[in-house]
Amino acid sequence: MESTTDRRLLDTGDPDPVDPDGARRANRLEHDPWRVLRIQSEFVAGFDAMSDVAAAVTVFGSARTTPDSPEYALGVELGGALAAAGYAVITGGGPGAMEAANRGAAQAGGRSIGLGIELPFEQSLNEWVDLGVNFRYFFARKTMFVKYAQAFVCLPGGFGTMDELFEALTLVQTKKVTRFPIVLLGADYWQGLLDWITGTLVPAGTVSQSDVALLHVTDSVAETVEIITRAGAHIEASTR
Ligand SMILES: C/C(=C\CNc1ncnc2c1ncn2[C@@H]1O[C@H](COP(=O)(O)O)[C@@H](O)[C@H]1O)CO
Repeated sequence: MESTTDRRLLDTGDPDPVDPDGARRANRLEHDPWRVLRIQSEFVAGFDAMSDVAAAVTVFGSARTTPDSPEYALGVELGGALAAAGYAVITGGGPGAMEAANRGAAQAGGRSIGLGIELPFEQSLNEWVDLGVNFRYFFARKTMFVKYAQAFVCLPGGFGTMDELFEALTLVQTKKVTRFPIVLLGADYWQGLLDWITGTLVPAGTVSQSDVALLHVTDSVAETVEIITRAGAHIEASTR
Protein backbone atom coordinates (compact mmCIF):
# COMPACT_ATOMS: atom_id res chain seq x y z
CA MET A 1 0.00 0.00 0.00
CA GLU A 2 1.25 3.47 -0.86
CA SER A 3 2.19 5.72 2.03
CA THR A 4 0.73 9.16 2.69
CA THR A 5 2.00 12.29 4.42
CA ASP A 6 -0.39 11.77 7.36
CA ARG A 7 0.89 8.22 7.73
CA ARG A 8 4.52 9.24 7.70
CA LEU A 9 3.73 11.62 10.55
CA LEU A 10 1.60 9.26 12.65
CA ASP A 11 2.45 5.65 11.87
CA THR A 12 5.92 5.61 13.34
CA GLY A 13 5.24 3.45 16.40
CA ASP A 14 8.49 1.96 17.59
CA PRO A 15 7.58 0.56 21.00
CA ASP A 16 11.07 -0.70 21.80
CA PRO A 17 11.85 0.90 25.19
CA VAL A 18 15.55 1.03 24.39
CA ASP A 19 17.25 3.05 21.73
CA PRO A 20 20.79 1.86 22.32
CA ASP A 21 22.63 3.86 19.68
CA GLY A 22 20.20 6.80 19.66
CA ALA A 23 19.18 6.01 16.08
CA ARG A 24 15.45 6.41 16.75
CA ARG A 25 15.91 9.76 18.44
CA ALA A 26 18.24 10.95 15.68
CA ASN A 27 15.77 9.92 13.04
CA ARG A 28 12.91 11.75 14.78
CA LEU A 29 14.98 14.86 15.25
CA GLU A 30 16.00 14.82 11.63
CA HIS A 31 12.49 14.56 10.22
CA ASP A 32 9.79 15.73 12.63
CA PRO A 33 10.72 19.40 13.08
CA TRP A 34 10.71 19.90 9.30
CA ARG A 35 7.22 18.50 9.03
CA VAL A 36 6.04 21.64 10.77
CA LEU A 37 6.90 23.66 7.69
CA ARG A 38 4.82 21.35 5.53
CA ILE A 39 1.94 21.58 7.99
CA GLN A 40 2.28 25.35 8.09
CA SER A 41 2.22 25.60 4.30
CA GLU A 42 -0.93 23.53 4.22
CA PHE A 43 -2.70 25.92 6.58
CA VAL A 44 -1.48 28.92 4.58
CA ALA A 45 -2.74 27.42 1.30
CA GLY A 46 -6.10 26.56 2.90
CA PHE A 47 -6.60 29.99 4.45
CA ASP A 48 -5.66 31.60 1.16
CA ALA A 49 -8.02 29.50 -0.97
CA MET A 50 -10.94 29.96 1.40
CA SER A 51 -10.50 33.64 2.16
CA ASP A 52 -13.44 34.86 0.07
CA VAL A 53 -15.93 32.20 1.14
CA ALA A 54 -19.03 33.85 2.63
CA ALA A 55 -21.90 31.96 4.28
CA ALA A 56 -21.26 28.22 3.98
CA VAL A 57 -22.45 24.88 5.29
CA THR A 58 -20.22 21.83 5.56
CA VAL A 59 -21.85 18.57 4.53
CA PHE A 60 -20.42 15.23 5.64
CA GLY A 61 -21.50 11.75 4.63
CA SER A 62 -20.40 8.39 3.38
CA ALA A 63 -17.82 8.09 0.63
CA ARG A 64 -19.61 4.85 -0.31
CA THR A 65 -23.07 6.25 -1.04
CA THR A 66 -23.94 5.12 -4.56
CA PRO A 67 -25.41 7.48 -7.17
CA ASP A 68 -28.55 5.34 -7.49
CA SER A 69 -29.36 5.42 -3.76
CA PRO A 70 -31.98 7.49 -1.90
CA GLU A 71 -29.15 8.91 0.26
CA TYR A 72 -27.44 10.27 -2.84
CA ALA A 73 -30.70 11.87 -3.99
CA LEU A 74 -31.06 13.40 -0.52
CA GLY A 75 -27.53 14.80 -0.77
CA VAL A 76 -28.28 16.38 -4.16
CA GLU A 77 -31.50 17.86 -2.80
CA LEU A 78 -29.65 19.20 0.24
CA GLY A 79 -26.86 20.78 -1.81
CA GLY A 80 -29.45 22.44 -4.07
CA ALA A 81 -31.52 23.77 -1.17
CA LEU A 82 -28.46 25.16 0.62
CA ALA A 83 -27.32 26.88 -2.56
CA ALA A 84 -30.80 28.32 -3.10
CA ALA A 85 -30.69 29.69 0.46
CA GLY A 86 -27.40 31.45 -0.34
CA TYR A 87 -24.94 29.04 1.28
CA ALA A 88 -21.79 27.69 -0.30
CA VAL A 89 -21.54 23.93 0.19
CA ILE A 90 -18.27 22.55 1.57
CA THR A 91 -17.55 18.81 1.46
CA GLY A 92 -14.60 16.46 1.60
CA GLY A 93 -14.57 16.58 -2.20
CA GLY A 94 -14.75 12.82 -2.53
CA PRO A 95 -17.30 10.40 -3.97
CA GLY A 96 -20.66 9.33 -2.53
CA ALA A 97 -22.54 11.74 -0.30
CA MET A 98 -19.84 14.39 -0.78
CA GLU A 99 -20.29 14.26 -4.55
CA ALA A 100 -24.07 14.38 -4.14
CA ALA A 101 -24.00 17.58 -2.06
CA ASN A 102 -21.47 19.21 -4.40
CA ARG A 103 -23.57 18.20 -7.36
CA GLY A 104 -26.76 19.66 -5.89
CA ALA A 105 -25.00 22.94 -5.11
CA ALA A 106 -23.35 23.20 -8.53
CA GLN A 107 -26.53 22.35 -10.42
CA ALA A 108 -28.41 25.00 -8.47
CA GLY A 109 -25.81 27.59 -9.45
CA GLY A 110 -24.27 27.79 -5.98
CA ARG A 111 -20.68 27.62 -4.80
CA SER A 112 -19.43 24.06 -4.51
CA ILE A 113 -16.27 23.55 -2.50
CA GLY A 114 -14.30 20.33 -2.02
CA LEU A 115 -11.56 19.92 0.56
CA GLY A 116 -9.85 16.74 -0.59
CA ILE A 117 -7.49 14.52 1.34
CA GLU A 118 -4.45 12.56 0.19
CA LEU A 119 -5.26 8.86 0.46
CA PRO A 120 -3.15 5.73 -0.08
CA PHE A 121 -4.96 5.19 -3.37
CA GLU A 122 -5.31 7.64 -6.23
CA GLN A 123 -8.39 9.82 -5.95
CA SER A 124 -9.31 13.15 -7.48
CA LEU A 125 -11.92 15.67 -6.42
CA ASN A 126 -15.40 14.89 -7.67
CA GLU A 127 -16.42 16.61 -10.91
CA TRP A 128 -18.94 18.93 -9.20
CA VAL A 129 -16.38 20.84 -7.17
CA ASP A 130 -15.69 24.39 -8.40
CA LEU A 131 -13.27 25.40 -5.65
CA GLY A 132 -11.00 22.55 -4.67
CA VAL A 133 -8.18 22.37 -2.15
CA ASN A 134 -6.18 19.21 -1.53
CA PHE A 135 -4.81 18.46 1.91
CA ARG A 136 -2.20 16.01 3.13
CA TYR A 137 -3.09 16.29 6.79
CA PHE A 138 -6.55 15.44 8.11
CA PHE A 139 -6.24 17.91 10.97
CA ALA A 140 -5.48 20.90 8.70
CA ARG A 141 -8.44 20.01 6.51
CA LYS A 142 -10.72 19.67 9.54
CA THR A 143 -9.88 23.21 10.61
CA MET A 144 -11.17 24.47 7.26
CA PHE A 145 -14.42 22.50 7.55
CA VAL A 146 -15.22 24.31 10.78
CA LYS A 147 -13.65 27.71 10.26
CA TYR A 148 -15.51 28.55 7.06
CA ALA A 149 -18.93 27.08 7.86
CA GLN A 150 -21.97 28.28 9.79
CA ALA A 151 -23.40 24.79 10.25
CA PHE A 152 -22.77 21.10 9.72
CA VAL A 153 -25.10 18.62 8.11
CA CYS A 154 -24.36 14.91 8.31
CA LEU A 155 -25.85 12.54 5.79
CA PRO A 156 -25.63 8.83 6.63
CA GLY A 157 -22.00 7.81 6.90
CA GLY A 158 -19.40 5.59 8.50
CA PHE A 159 -16.34 6.16 10.69
CA GLY A 160 -15.18 9.23 8.77
CA THR A 161 -18.56 10.89 9.13
CA MET A 162 -18.77 9.92 12.83
CA ASP A 163 -15.33 11.36 13.44
CA GLU A 164 -16.32 14.64 11.81
CA LEU A 165 -19.65 14.72 13.63
CA PHE A 166 -18.13 14.13 17.06
CA GLU A 167 -15.34 16.58 16.50
CA ALA A 168 -17.94 19.23 15.64
CA LEU A 169 -20.03 18.28 18.67
CA THR A 170 -17.03 18.55 20.97
CA LEU A 171 -16.15 21.97 19.57
CA VAL A 172 -19.70 23.20 20.14
CA GLN A 173 -19.98 21.57 23.58
CA THR A 174 -16.74 23.19 24.74
CA LYS A 175 -17.78 26.49 23.14
CA LYS A 176 -14.80 26.62 20.80
CA VAL A 177 -17.41 27.47 18.21
CA THR A 178 -20.60 29.19 19.25
CA ARG A 179 -22.61 29.46 16.11
CA PHE A 180 -23.12 25.94 14.97
CA PRO A 181 -26.31 23.99 14.37
CA ILE A 182 -25.52 20.33 13.66
CA VAL A 183 -28.18 18.55 11.67
CA LEU A 184 -28.34 14.79 11.17
CA LEU A 185 -30.29 14.24 7.97
CA GLY A 186 -31.95 10.84 7.67
CA ALA A 187 -33.90 9.96 10.82
CA ASP A 188 -33.91 6.16 10.30
CA TYR A 189 -30.14 6.20 10.15
CA TRP A 190 -29.40 8.62 12.97
CA GLN A 191 -32.18 8.14 15.53
CA GLY A 192 -30.50 5.05 17.04
CA LEU A 193 -27.39 7.10 17.78
CA LEU A 194 -29.47 9.79 19.45
CA ASP A 195 -31.35 7.16 21.47
CA TRP A 196 -28.03 5.68 22.63
CA ILE A 197 -26.73 9.10 23.65
CA THR A 198 -29.98 9.85 25.52
CA GLY A 199 -30.40 6.36 27.00
CA THR A 200 -26.79 5.53 27.91
CA LEU A 201 -24.54 8.59 27.96
CA VAL A 202 -26.97 10.96 29.73
CA PRO A 203 -27.84 8.48 32.56
CA ALA A 204 -24.13 7.70 32.95
CA GLY A 205 -23.50 11.40 33.39
CA THR A 206 -20.90 11.55 30.63
CA VAL A 207 -22.95 14.09 28.71
CA SER A 208 -25.74 16.32 29.93
CA GLN A 209 -29.28 16.51 28.60
CA SER A 210 -28.54 19.98 27.22
CA ASP A 211 -25.73 18.51 25.11
CA VAL A 212 -28.25 16.27 23.34
CA ALA A 213 -30.08 19.38 22.22
CA LEU A 214 -27.03 20.34 20.15
CA LEU A 215 -28.14 17.73 17.62
CA HIS A 216 -31.13 18.02 15.32
CA VAL A 217 -32.42 14.87 13.61
CA THR A 218 -34.72 15.24 10.65
CA ASP A 219 -35.75 13.72 7.32
CA SER A 220 -36.57 17.07 5.81
CA VAL A 221 -34.19 19.14 3.71
CA ALA A 222 -36.49 22.15 4.12
CA GLU A 223 -36.34 21.80 7.91
CA THR A 224 -32.55 21.43 7.74
CA VAL A 225 -32.21 24.71 5.89
CA GLU A 226 -34.72 26.32 8.25
CA ILE A 227 -32.71 25.26 11.32
CA ILE A 228 -29.55 26.70 9.77
CA THR A 229 -31.04 30.01 8.65
CA ARG A 230 -32.84 30.45 12.01
CA ALA A 231 -29.56 29.99 13.87
CA GLY A 232 -27.90 32.47 11.48
CA ALA A 233 -30.61 35.06 12.14
CA HIS A 234 -30.11 34.66 15.91
CA ILE A 235 -26.39 35.22 15.56
CA GLU A 236 -26.91 38.29 13.39
CA ALA A 237 -29.36 39.72 15.91
CA SER A 238 -27.04 39.03 18.85
CA THR A 239 -24.11 40.76 17.17
CA ARG A 240 -26.04 43.85 16.18
C1 LIG B 1 -13.68 4.86 0.45
C2 LIG B 1 -13.48 5.57 -0.84
C3 LIG B 1 -13.01 6.80 -0.97
C4 LIG B 1 -12.63 7.64 0.19
N1 LIG B 1 -12.50 8.99 -0.24
C5 LIG B 1 -12.65 10.08 0.53
N2 LIG B 1 -12.44 11.28 -0.03
C6 LIG B 1 -12.62 12.40 0.67
N3 LIG B 1 -13.03 12.40 1.96
C7 LIG B 1 -13.23 11.22 2.54
C8 LIG B 1 -13.04 10.00 1.86
N4 LIG B 1 -13.30 9.00 2.71
C9 LIG B 1 -13.68 9.55 3.88
N5 LIG B 1 -13.65 10.89 3.79
C10 LIG B 1 -14.02 11.86 4.86
O1 LIG B 1 -14.77 11.18 5.87
C11 LIG B 1 -16.18 11.31 5.59
C12 LIG B 1 -16.73 10.04 4.99
O2 LIG B 1 -16.24 8.93 5.67
P1 LIG B 1 -17.16 7.61 5.76
O3 LIG B 1 -16.37 6.68 6.60
O4 LIG B 1 -17.36 7.14 4.36
O5 LIG B 1 -18.42 8.06 6.42
C13 LIG B 1 -16.37 12.42 4.58
O6 LIG B 1 -17.23 13.44 5.09
C14 LIG B 1 -14.96 12.92 4.29
O7 LIG B 1 -14.67 14.16 4.82
C15 LIG B 1 -13.83 4.82 -2.08
O8 LIG B 1 -15.17 4.87 -2.33
